[in-house]
Amino acid sequence: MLESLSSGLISLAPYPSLLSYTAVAGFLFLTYAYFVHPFFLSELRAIPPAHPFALTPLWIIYHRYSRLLFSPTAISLRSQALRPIHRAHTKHGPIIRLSPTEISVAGYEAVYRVYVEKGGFAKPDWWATEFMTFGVRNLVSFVGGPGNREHAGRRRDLGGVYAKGFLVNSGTLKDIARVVLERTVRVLESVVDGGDKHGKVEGTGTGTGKGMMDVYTFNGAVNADFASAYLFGTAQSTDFTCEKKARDEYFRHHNAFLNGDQDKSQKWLENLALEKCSHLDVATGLKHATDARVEGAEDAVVYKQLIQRGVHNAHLASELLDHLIAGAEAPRTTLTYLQWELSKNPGLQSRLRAEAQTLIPPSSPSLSADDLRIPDLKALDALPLLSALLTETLRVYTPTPGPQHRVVPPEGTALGGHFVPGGTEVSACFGVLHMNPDVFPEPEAWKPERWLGGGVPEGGDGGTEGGTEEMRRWFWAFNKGARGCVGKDFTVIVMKLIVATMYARYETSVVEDDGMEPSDGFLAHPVGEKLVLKFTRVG
Ligand code: HEM
Repeated sequence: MLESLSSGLISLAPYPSLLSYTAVAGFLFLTYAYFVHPFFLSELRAIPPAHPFALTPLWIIYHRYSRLLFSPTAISLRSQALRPIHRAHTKHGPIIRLSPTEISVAGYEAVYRVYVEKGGFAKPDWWATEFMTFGVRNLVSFVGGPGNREHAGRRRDLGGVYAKGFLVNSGTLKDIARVVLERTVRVLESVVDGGDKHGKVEGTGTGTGKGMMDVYTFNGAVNADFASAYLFGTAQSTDFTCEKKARDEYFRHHNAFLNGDQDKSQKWLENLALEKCSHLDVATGLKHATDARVEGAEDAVVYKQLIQRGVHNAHLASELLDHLIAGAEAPRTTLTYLQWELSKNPGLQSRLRAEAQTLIPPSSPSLSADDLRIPDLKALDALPLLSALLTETLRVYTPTPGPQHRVVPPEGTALGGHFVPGGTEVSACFGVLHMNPDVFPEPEAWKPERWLGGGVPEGGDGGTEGGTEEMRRWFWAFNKGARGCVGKDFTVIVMKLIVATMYARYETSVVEDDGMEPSDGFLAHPVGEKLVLKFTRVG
């Protein structure tokens, strides 16, 4: 017995020393990785960490992914950690370390260098992972920086179709507005009357009661109709404003795709884009018609432009699909917050109504949706209060408020007074820039009047008009430079058309606004995904 015990101890003897070697090696590694390197050797060592744990990858991983622990299937587009990053900038200044290999900047010169100067820094692969469709890259998911010829080429391929001058002068957008706003007013009239007196309207979304409607859903529908008409032409456009079943199906897949469903919902959306392109290929004679009912492609502005430039098949469908999704998503959020603020502020609503009615006649029993007048787009775009309302909403409720990821070029760069080595991940949070109290006093307050007065710059800056030059420099809702939003002028005019038409004819008040706090997603939206307003006709 004793013999066997002693032989057992002898056979265990090497393990304690192996374990202690491993423990010592682990301790030394951790000391080096998380103490010696970040404090004494890292080229980023002079940049304050957002938190002591930001000297390790743990802090940012925790903030980005802890939500997944509680709802693993709900989201793959990670959390943005906007609030912790904002708090860290407030405490530690305009440049902070988020992890040993990632920094965040919030000073104007650094942000300008990252996104604008010499075409801005390259995008990391994250963009391709999240936004590629059909297995090919589109404008938003081309990674690479100023040297990325594919990206520059695609921007050139789009020609001037999204330029403000073309949008306000060509007449196509105005024709599309006639179709989409006629439907919009038809639905609103039926909501106000408490029933569908126009026959064709399938439903308005919530069915909560006379005059009541969920505007979050409705805004998505109207904006998708505008975008799809401009991309694919009115014959191939969606009619989500009126067709509730089709709208619900589309947005089920749209929302799932943006939550990271790159399987079933992505396929569904890809099929939708392919089907529309196929119809247009037949209509334009690129393919032989098998369906005698195929209609023309005269007003398919973006499709035709890209085809003329030799963008075909998956590349074409991927680009158009991305614009459709973008055209529905961010404006649905922006308009919902704008309508929410207006609904809580009847005085401001009256001032907007007076301004909008200089271009759009009010509603009256004798004035139906058929008598709709589409305002001159240049005059609409110049309405000062409307511009201020929209800009302030985009500032406070920035639809893409979190980190916009980039990579420092191989030679490294100077940011915020520090040398930052090549390969470091760098980002700014536009939602943090918009909360700078030196530029926007009481930054969290929604105060559209801050944009009234001041010069109106030629062509605007980043979609902004009014305000001081400093305010316009700090307005980043659409990003700026080579990777700035290509649909900026389109979406601003469309949103102005919708708001002016709505408030020239109706008054709104809040019925149900639970869950209006913005989500912490790449595309932030009200967490409740719903806002019920009551619409009343004005004389
Ligand atoms: C309220 C509405 C919108 C907001 C706030 C918005 C915001 C943005 C932002 C911040 C970016 C830059 C992302 C980055 O840093 O790379 C961007 C890029 C882009 N946006 Fe928008 N967007 C809006 C509407 C639209 C619409 C209607 C379209 C449809 C054409 C669109 C198409 C794009 C595209 C294609 C890009 C990529 C541009 C490039 O990398 O060259 N966006 N948008």
